[in-house]
Amino acid sequence: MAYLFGPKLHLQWFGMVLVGATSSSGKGLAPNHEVSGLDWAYLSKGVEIMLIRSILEKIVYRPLEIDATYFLSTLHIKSTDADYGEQLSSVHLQDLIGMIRNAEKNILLLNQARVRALQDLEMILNEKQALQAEINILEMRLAETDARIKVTAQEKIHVELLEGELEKLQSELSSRSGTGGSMQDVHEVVALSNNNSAYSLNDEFSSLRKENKSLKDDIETLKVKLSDINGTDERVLMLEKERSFLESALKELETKLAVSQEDVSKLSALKLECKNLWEKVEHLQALLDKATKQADQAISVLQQNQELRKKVDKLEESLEEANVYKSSSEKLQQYNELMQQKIKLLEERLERSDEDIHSCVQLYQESVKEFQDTLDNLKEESKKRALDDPVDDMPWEFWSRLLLMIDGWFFEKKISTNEAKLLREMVWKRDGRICDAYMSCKEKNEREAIATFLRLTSSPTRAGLHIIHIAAEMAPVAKVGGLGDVVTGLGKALQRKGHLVEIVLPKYDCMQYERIRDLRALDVVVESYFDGRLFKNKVWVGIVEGLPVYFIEPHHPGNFFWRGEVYGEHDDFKRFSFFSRAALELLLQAGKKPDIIHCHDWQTSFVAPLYWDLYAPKGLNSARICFTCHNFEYQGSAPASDLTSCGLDVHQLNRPDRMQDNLAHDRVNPVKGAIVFSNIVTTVSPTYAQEVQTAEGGRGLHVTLNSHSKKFVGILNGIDTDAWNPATDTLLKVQYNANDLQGKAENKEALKKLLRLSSADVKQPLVGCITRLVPQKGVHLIRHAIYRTMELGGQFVLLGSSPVPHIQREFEDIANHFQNHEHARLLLKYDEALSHLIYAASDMFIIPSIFEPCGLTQMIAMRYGSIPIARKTGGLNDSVFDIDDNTIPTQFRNGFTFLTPDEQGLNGALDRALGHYVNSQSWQQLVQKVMRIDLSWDSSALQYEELYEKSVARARATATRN
Ligand SMILES: Nc1ncnc2c1ncn2[C@@H]1O[C@H](COP(=O)(O)OP(=O)(O)O)[C@@H](O)[C@H]1O
Repeated sequence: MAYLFGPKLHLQWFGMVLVGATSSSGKGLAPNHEVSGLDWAYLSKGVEIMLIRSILEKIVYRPLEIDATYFLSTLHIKSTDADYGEQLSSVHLQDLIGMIRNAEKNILLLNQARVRALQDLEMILNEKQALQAEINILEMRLAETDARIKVTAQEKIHVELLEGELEKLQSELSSRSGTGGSMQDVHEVVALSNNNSAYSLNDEFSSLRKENKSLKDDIETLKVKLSDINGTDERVLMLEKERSFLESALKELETKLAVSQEDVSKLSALKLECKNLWEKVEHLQALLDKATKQADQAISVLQQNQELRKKVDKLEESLEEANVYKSSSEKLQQYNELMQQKIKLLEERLERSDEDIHSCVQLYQESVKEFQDTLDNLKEESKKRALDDPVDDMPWEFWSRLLLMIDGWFFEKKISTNEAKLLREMVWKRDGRICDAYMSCKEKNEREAIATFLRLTSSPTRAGLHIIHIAAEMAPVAKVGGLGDVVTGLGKALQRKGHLVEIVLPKYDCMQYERIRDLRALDVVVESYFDGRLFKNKVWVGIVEGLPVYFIEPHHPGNFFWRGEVYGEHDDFKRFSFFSRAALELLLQAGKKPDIIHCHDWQTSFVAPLYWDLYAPKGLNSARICFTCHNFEYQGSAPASDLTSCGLDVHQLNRPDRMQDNLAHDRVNPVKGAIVFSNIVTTVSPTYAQEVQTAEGGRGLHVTLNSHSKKFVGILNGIDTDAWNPATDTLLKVQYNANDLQGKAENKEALKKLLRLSSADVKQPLVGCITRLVPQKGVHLIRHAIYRTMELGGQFVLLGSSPVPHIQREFEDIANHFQNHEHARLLLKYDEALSHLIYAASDMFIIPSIFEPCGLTQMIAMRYGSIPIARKTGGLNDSVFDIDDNTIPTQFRNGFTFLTPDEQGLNGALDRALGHYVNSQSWQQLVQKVMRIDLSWDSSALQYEELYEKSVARARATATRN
């Protein structure tokens, strides 16, 4: 029966646990032991219980033991010497790491066990259903047979009656004996026919009886089975209970794991702090000992002094007595003189000891003061450290170089004594801001560098800004494209610079909830206006990548963010204008006073007009508005009347100098609205900022951008170098870095194997491409690149998907064509994990965009040592510089570029790249060089910071003037 097969398939796996779990009693089963059907039900249950026990023993009790050790060791560290504390800390660290590994393994085991238990459960239920159906059929047949038995019984009675009658007739006939041979014949015929029908009925009757009996037997067997199944029901119930118990244990473990991970990172910082504190405590102890000794001395001198005073008193008494006898005796006079001398001597000693006491007391007081000062300093230092952690991960050579640089500027009279002093102090403290300043000045000349450094001295204790991003995307929880990466990357970089950064997002149903930490709903409802009435919004909070995030869940019948998609819905204008207003309402009702509200793309561009028209007058008036357009192709324009829903005044706003679309006057353009109503407008690269101010690139907004050009600037995005780091990337087969490229080759091999590409030639170049397949990305050039690469002897891997049906179809055809090809593979899907492996495995990366606001893929590719082949447009033009371009300083050259967006243009770059690849030594040097380029958010974040600060300063200056 099917029931037996499922559990038997797991026997091998369970068997392993069985052996471990039962070996102590000597009754262990070999992994492949065959179990009969009936035994199995009991056996598998026993196995499951043992399995659960063994897992729980491993995962639930072990961490508790370790926690106790940790607790003891922490106590010990506090009460014994520093070395011992350090030793225990490192033991504890190892314990924690071991514990985390154990917990992770156990979680995996638990999940596997849970999945299997669920599969068994499902199979049992199916079997139960099938059996129930069989029982039903048999019961029906039983009822039928019963009915037939009844009919047969009636027929039998009828036959008996007939037999009775026959007997009667026979006796009548015999009584009429001799009445003629013909009657006798008739009688025999009738008797014969009656006998025949009786026999046949009897046969049928007995066969029915047999059938009836066998059916009854069947029913009995089925009943037994049913009772088995009832037993199984109980087992199912028990299993479900165990499952829920396991789930709660798993949850508990997961929270413990998270806490442990935090502990591990805190521990190393704590260890260092603990060591410093011990040194200071020792110093304090020495001071205290010294002070105590001095106090003891002072007390003993005081006692001596008191004794002396008593002696003096006695002598004075004797002197008085002697004076009485002075006149009477010469001897007494001499004695008196002697006594006088003694008194003088004693008084001198008394004076000296008074001085001693005084100096001892003074010393004691000084020691106490020194002790107090050190204690205060310590407190102050620890307070400061809590606010402004020093940068610990830079080598000492870095700080020394900085000190020498500052000294150089001072000696050359480029900075004043005081400025040099302040900068040196920052270096001593390993202040993060001076480190950031240095990083941002790498590319600058000395004059600019000095100016950047001096800005630090003019506001050495400046407080950070309060910045709130309102956005439709945030990586990794709700990422569609580059916008999500920017919100997280910029947010994290600004947070590192000491600013308070918060994010407001819609609460989508399709978010990666497992990447949000501590998600919880607040016990509050924020009501916001839409379409003439108020709607409630549930507010959730959680932490994403270390950033605090507010998630808004509207209670609107339109289920705005419950669509399984972030964008692409027919009512996007409604959905996001609703969200923009609800986000501002949240800030108002939470009483927040941000310095900057930063909104992104058309979806949250409504924030700018809503802020100045409705929310600044309501009291949310501390902020400057920054708007970043990540792609001017998407402007969200809509019929003007749609604007009224979110409460904006369409008559005021549908004007050429405000929100009216430049190309259709009956429509409003949210991006234009944000350009007009924001204090700072940015886009994602300097070249793209120039392009969109031209008629060709501006998509109707170049006029507006030109008239607001003073507040418009292009800042090149960075990438999250923690998330994109080949040295730590766990999604790779092998991690690697610029100094050790062996891992890169191993990832290439692994990808080829995974995609069934030929591995015959290790020197064959692999070209990668990861992209949304939309016209902007130059899809016809991507298609051409696939064929051209193979013509030139290379291999090609494409990972991409398209929201445009005809492009998706076209690429599906190409994918099918190459599905078994040994040199090309097309994967038409979104796959974050696979993207990491492709970046690592590829030698070159192609980005032939028609236009590209910034582009992240070329930067990620460089970080993974894949050389970009890119069209010179937008952000690609600001980040990829041709190897063969002599107008560019050699140190900046990092890839292959082309200008004309056609096949010849692309060939020019692709052919050169494959040509260079042949020289493996110079190619390796190029790979190492691009991997070392700083692509982090640090310098871009610094530019945003400067923009924010200038804008805030201007606002404050205006406010004080008024
Ligand atoms: N099919 C895909 N699978 C996985 N990641 C993808 C895919 N397509 C694009 N990406 C990722 O999306 C981001 C694209 O950012 P960007 O280059 O700015 O282009 P976009 O115009 O799509 O924002 C990169 O992080 C890239 O790795």
